[in-house]
Amino acid sequence: MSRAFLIVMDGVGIGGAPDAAQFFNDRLPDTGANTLAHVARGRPLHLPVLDGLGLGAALHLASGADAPGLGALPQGLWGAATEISPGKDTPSGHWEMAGVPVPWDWTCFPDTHPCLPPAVTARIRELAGTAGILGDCHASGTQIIADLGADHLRTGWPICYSSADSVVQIAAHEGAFGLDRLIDLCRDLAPMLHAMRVGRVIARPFIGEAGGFRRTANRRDFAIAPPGRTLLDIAHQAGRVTHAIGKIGDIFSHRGITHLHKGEGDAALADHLIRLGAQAEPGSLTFANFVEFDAVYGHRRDIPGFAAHLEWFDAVAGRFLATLSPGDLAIFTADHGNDPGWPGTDHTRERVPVLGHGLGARAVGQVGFSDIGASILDHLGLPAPDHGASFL
Ligand SMILES: O=P(O)(O)O[C@H]1O[C@H](CO)[C@@H](O)[C@H]1O
Ligand SMILES: [Mn+2]
Ligand SMILES: [Mn+2]
Repeated sequence: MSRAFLIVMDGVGIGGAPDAAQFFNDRLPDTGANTLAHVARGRPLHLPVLDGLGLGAALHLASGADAPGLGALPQGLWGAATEISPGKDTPSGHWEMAGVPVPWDWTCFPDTHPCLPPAVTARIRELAGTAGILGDCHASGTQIIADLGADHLRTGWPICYSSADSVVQIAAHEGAFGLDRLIDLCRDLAPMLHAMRVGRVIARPFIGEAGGFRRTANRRDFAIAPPGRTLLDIAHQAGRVTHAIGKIGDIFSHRGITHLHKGEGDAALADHLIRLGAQAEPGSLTFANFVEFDAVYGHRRDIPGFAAHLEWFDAVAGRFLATLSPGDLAIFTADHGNDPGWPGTDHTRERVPVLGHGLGARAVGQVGFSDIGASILDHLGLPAPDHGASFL
């Protein structure tokens, strides 16, 4: 029985979103944002596996852009996907590709100081047992711990911040504040925020001392549950084994997942993917998220780092594809853009690549995010989702 692998390169957009003008970074519209094209502007990219499937062709299709080093004749299934959900964040992108476009407008917080409603700050103070909170603004997570980490150690107050996404993030020192206490705080705060249609409460633990604070891998996301049947739900309910690699579990509120495979960083996740390429059960679905493009390079606006990570991932993709059997389908895609050449530190509204291995050379053109999940289910011989149409 054939297997399917859906692999998300988090934040690897290819420009061209028709509604980019409605999304913002530093109050500037995302019109013209193009993660892949702007990463390639730094230096030519060497991505023989992904470009061999059709990455350069997908970039051109999505946005009309060409990138130095890319543009081989596609040997795989290739196209570009456009999102309709009214959010450029991780849950919106993943849910929609899994067959559940977001049916509501997310609640986001204004880029003001304070940015959180008084009822939310009161609840955080109550749960944390502190007289106040720090931050209460939009921020980059690494910058705000550098700015407020020493105040946090002095006062014991949690550092609370948001972004252009529908998130409340709470940073606290693992030792001084306590990791379990931070995670309990975020878990207990989440129901109030979910009721307000805020997508996630994220615990952002850090360690170290003033001048050298560092975030750890103990981040935890408490996300609102997807409002419909996802690809994972459908496969799981049909009795198929589903493997979730990386933060897929958190993104889908741990629904429809047989086995969760986590690790510290993309290298550990790559080991899981390559092992599952060889070992995943007949008829199974493996859904993976590689977060470092986004968290380590995109949000930090690190173009050389992003380029190097793409090249590292391309080699991983080659090793992974070599483990697959005839009849397997692997699709590489992304959930949104995160253009490191763009102002601000937030995600960018972009189209994403759709690159498939296992069905030969095939142009699928412009598709919707939901068509990705519909195609995976079609390949697995499972019922169609409520949204999307198979492009197979
Ligand atoms: O700057 P850091 O803390 O990495 O936060 C980023 O990560 C959040 C969740 O992916 C985004 O909303 C953005 O704010
Ligand atoms: Mn993401
Ligand atoms: Mn992100």
